[in-house]
Amino acid sequence: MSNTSSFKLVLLGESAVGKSSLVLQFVKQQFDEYRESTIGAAFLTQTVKVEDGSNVKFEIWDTAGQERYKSLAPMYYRGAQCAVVVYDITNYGSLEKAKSWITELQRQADPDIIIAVCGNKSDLAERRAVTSDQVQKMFEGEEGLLFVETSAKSGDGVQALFTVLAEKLHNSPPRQTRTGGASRAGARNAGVDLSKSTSSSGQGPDACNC
Ligand SMILES: Nc1nc2c(ncn2[C@@H]2O[C@H](COP(=O)(O)OP(=O)(O)OP(=O)(O)O)[C@@H](O)[C@H]2O)c(=O)[nH]1
Repeated sequence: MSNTSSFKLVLLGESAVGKSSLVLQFVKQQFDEYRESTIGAAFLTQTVKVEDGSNVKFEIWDTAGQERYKSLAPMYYRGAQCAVVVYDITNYGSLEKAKSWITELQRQADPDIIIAVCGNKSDLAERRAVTSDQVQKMFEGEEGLLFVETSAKSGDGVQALFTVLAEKLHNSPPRQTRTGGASRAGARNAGVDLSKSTSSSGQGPDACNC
């Protein structure tokens, strides 16, 4: 039987950058042109196999990007081992918002959190408003961030993003969390009590809109 480890992942970013769409593409390989904005946050899980044959289970909190939900975010990134901060390549303001989320994570989240900066909607290249030079400049001097571009619509880069994160998480050493939980198992179970959540792998991002 193959070994499975679970990791808490949080998605953050301005409203309408495509966070829920990325999750839908990752979990169900589907895309929906007319997605409703997330209320509060949605929870779902997905498992991927890493190179040595082990399973990495993502416990994903897809947060709502609308400003009125901003104060809820710490509840979702607390205890997270991994964050995907999303911007929309057709909207420069969404990159600035991504930068402010990263600053907040660096100050308030687990110090060892793995952060990916994800430029979504790469299929809309003709409307591109964010270049890789601008991204580089925005995050100059920041260490350890992963940079990717994805299209939740075509699927480009989506599985690759989560696979890279799974490998990184799987290979990261056990550590202390900011909240004091020792070891990877402790960190895994820190924060929200996931056993009380209603969704499971493959149920889709609307499974728990809480
Ligand atoms: N062309 C294109 N449209 C996308 C892509 N990803 C998302 N969209 C569209 O962008 C809109 C917003 O997507 P959502 O996934 O709801 O965005 P969100 O970031 O979860 O928004 P909030 O729930 O408000 O935080 C929807 O109409 C999607 O169909 C993409 O990669 N390409």
